[in-house]
Amino acid sequence: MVKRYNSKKIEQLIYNIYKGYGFTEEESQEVAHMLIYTDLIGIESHGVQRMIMYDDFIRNGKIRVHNRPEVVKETDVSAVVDAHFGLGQLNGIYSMRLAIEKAKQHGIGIVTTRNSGHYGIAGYYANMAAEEGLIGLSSCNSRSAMLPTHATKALVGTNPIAFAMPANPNTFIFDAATTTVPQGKIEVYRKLGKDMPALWVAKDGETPVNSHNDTKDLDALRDLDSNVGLAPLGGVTEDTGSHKGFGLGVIVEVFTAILSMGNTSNEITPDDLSVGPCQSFVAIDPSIFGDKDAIIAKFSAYLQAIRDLPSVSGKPVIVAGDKEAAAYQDRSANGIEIDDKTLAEVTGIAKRLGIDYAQYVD
Ligand SMILES: NC(=O)c1ccc[n+]([C@@H]2O[C@H](COP(=O)([O-])OP(=O)(O)OC[C@H]3O[C@@H](n4cnc5c(N)ncnc54)[C@H](O)[C@@H]3O)[C@@H](O)[C@H]2O)c1
Ligand SMILES: O=C(O)C[C@H](O)C(=O)O
Repeated sequence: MVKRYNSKKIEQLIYNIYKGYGFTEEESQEVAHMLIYTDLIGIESHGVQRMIMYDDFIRNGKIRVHNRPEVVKETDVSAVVDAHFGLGQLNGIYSMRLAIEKAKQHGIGIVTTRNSGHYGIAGYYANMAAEEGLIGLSSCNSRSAMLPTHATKALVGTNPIAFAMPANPNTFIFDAATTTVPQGKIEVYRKLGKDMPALWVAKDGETPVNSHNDTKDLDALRDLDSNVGLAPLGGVTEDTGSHKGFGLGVIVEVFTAILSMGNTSNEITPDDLSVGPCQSFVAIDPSIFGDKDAIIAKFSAYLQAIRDLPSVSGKPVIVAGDKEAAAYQDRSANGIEIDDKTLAEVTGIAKRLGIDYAQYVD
């Protein structure tokens, strides 16, 4: 069952939990803001729902509460950051701030970060640049989950690509996994007991796994030696374009793991504490190309022309970022959606940390 909860109260609860782990007040505020923003824009797979995963990582030492990111190589327009297995969200905020600073001074900044932790939604970091009037890009790799075209075993992560650019009335934010869905969405479907569309998960290359009751098959997603994996964007066969999502996923590895000389997706196993995901952060000042306001006005007019297209289904034609802007308005006013299993996980963490959680979830 899914219920709505006051986002401000849940944000306070998250803040208390991260303070309880040992993060500073400022860090706890940043993480709480990042996670609640994810739920406010309607991405239930990667906000509060993921707190149990971070809790496991913090408890088993995969995320190291007291480690901080360090710049290990730098030019005017680029940097390599070693995150030393600190919290992914804090590393992401740090690295994007660095990219933004470089873009403001030199027109462009690109930062690649190794030995990080899972950083949640890529779009949060891309949007940080857009909020400063810049174009932002962010991607990350993750544990292997994607079946390369014709392969029976997964060896590429769900590797999202996020792009944000200021526009009116909404910032254009495209943020998507390079698999048909991310693992987090499957976790949500399993929590809700919902069957999935047939082409999200496959075993032996092409056999669909779509029932939430196929527990063994879905659990095998976490096992690199299994023959179960996620379809790349484009589906599981070359005919439908699987090679395109596969190619995009490998490009993400270049900007994240290869340039930073960190771990590629095939090396990231949840149980190995000495490996971590890699991320990339790009900020570009449109002014290096011309009049920034005119560029944004031209882009906004183009997006509006797309929205104005007639639709066959009766559903409005929208552009990336519109759905999230609408969700933000709705959830800020009416509360974020949390399923009962996730709520139990979060209140369980709070209880263990000695936090009086009842006042936040009434
Ligand atoms: N940290 C990690 O390792 C990791 C890995 C994979 C995914 N993720 C995150 O998971 C989140 C969810 O990913 P997803 O693949 O489920 O994304 P999604 O399918 O929810 O959305 C993808 C994008 O499509 C746009 N969109 C949605 N409907 C549209 C429509 N009708 N017309 C035009 N545009 C539309 C959205 O605005 C969004 O930008 C992302 O934020 C991603 O960064 C994280
Ligand atoms: O779950 C992961 O390891 C990566 C990502 O968050 C996903 O949902 O696919």
